[in-house]
Amino acid sequence: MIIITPRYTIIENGAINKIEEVLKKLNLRNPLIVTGRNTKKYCKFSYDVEYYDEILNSQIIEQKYIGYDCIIGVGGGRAIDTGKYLAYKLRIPFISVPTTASNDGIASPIVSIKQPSFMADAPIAIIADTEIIKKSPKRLLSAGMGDIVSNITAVLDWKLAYKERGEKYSESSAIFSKTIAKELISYVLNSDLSEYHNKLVKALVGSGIAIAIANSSRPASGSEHLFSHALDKLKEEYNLDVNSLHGEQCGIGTIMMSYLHEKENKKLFGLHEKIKMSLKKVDAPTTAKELGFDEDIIIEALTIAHKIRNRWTILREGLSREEAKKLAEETGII
Ligand SMILES: NC(=O)C1=CN([C@@H]2O[C@H](COP(=O)(O)OP(=O)(O)OC[C@H]3O[C@@H](n4cnc5c(N)ncnc54)[C@H](O)[C@@H]3O)[C@@H](O)[C@H]2O)C=CC1
Ligand SMILES: O=C(CO)COP(=O)(O)O
Ligand SMILES: [Zn+2]
Repeated sequence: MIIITPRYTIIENGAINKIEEVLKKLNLRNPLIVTGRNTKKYCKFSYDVEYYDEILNSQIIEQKYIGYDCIIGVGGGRAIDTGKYLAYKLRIPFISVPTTASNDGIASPIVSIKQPSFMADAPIAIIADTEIIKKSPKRLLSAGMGDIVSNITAVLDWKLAYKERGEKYSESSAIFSKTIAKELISYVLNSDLSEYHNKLVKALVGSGIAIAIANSSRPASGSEHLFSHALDKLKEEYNLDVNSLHGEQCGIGTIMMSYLHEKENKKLFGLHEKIKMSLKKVDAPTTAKELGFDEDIIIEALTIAHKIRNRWTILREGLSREEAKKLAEETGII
C-alpha cells in the first residue's frame, strides 16, 4: 500500500504569503487556483483562477487545463474538494489552502462531493493561514467541531465492524484519530477558547492524515456521517431549503450515535452528554430546530442512514421509525 501524506504543512498567521516559497520548493511554476466567490479575495496572486461551482457544473475537459502543473484549492470544503478532484483527474499535485476550519477535507485524500466518497491523493502541501481562518464566519468554525467529535463514534463503529464483520482495522490510526478528538473536546470544555481556531485547524489536519494512513475514511466517518449523508440526500430529494453545514450535521449525528454505543457499553456512560456540551460550548447546533430540519426529516434520515453505503456501524441493519424517534427524543435532538 502506498501512503501519501503532505510534504509541507504550514499552520500560522500569514501563511498564505508563503505560497510562492512552497511552489518553488516543490518545483511547481504554473498553478491554477480553484476557489469560491466568498474567498476569491484571498487569491491575490498572479495565477489563473476558476470558481469551483463552474468546474462542478461543466464537464472536465483535460485539454482546457494543459500547462498547469498543480492546483491550489483556496476556500471552504467545497472549493478544496473540487480542487482536489480536478488535480486527481489531471494527475497533478494539489495544494490545500483552507480559509476556514469547517471539516477535515483540508488534509484528507478523500473527495466527498457526492456519495460514495472516493480516495484521490492527499494534498502535497497544506498552507493554513490562521489569521484568515480566525476571521472566517464563526458558524464555519463551530461546524469544524462537529467533524472532529465524529472521530469518536467513527472509531467505535470501526472497531465494531472489526469485531462483528472482521473488517480490516488499524489500531494506530484509530488511536490517533480518537486522541485528536478527545484532546479538542477537553480543550473546549476547559478553556476560554482563545486558541480554539488554532487547535481546531491542527485537529482537522491530523484527522485528514489519519484517513490517509488508514487509506479509508473509517477513522473519521462512521454512523454519524451516514446520518449526515442521509440528510444531504433528503435535502436534495425533497428540495429542502435548509443551509445546514456538513460539520453541523455530523455533530448532531455524533450525539445520537454515541448514545447508541453507550447503551451497549457501560464504560462509555456519559459520552453523548460530554459531546453535546462541547458542541454547545462552541455554539454548534445540538437540536433539529437549531440545525434547521423538521423532526420528520431527522427521523427519516436515521432510518435510511445504514443504506447510504456498505459500512457496518452501530446502526447495523437499520433503525425502525419507532427506534429512530426514540433515539432522537432521548438525546434531545427533537
Ligand atoms: N474531502 C473530505 O475529506 C471532506 C469533504 N467535505 C465536503 O466539504 C463540503 C462542506 O464544506 P463546508 O466548508 O462545510 O461548506 P462550503 O464549502 O459550502 O463553505 C461554506 C461557505 O463558507 C464560505 N467560506 C469559506 N471560507 C470563508 C471565509 N474565510 N470567509 C467567508 N466565507 C468563507 C464558502 O465560500 C461557502 O460559501 C461538503 O461538500 C463535504 O462533502 C467534508 C468533510 C470531509
Ligand atoms: O467527511 C468525511 C470525513 O470527515 C469524508 O468521509 P466520507 O467517506 O463519509 O465522505
Ligand atoms: Zn466529515
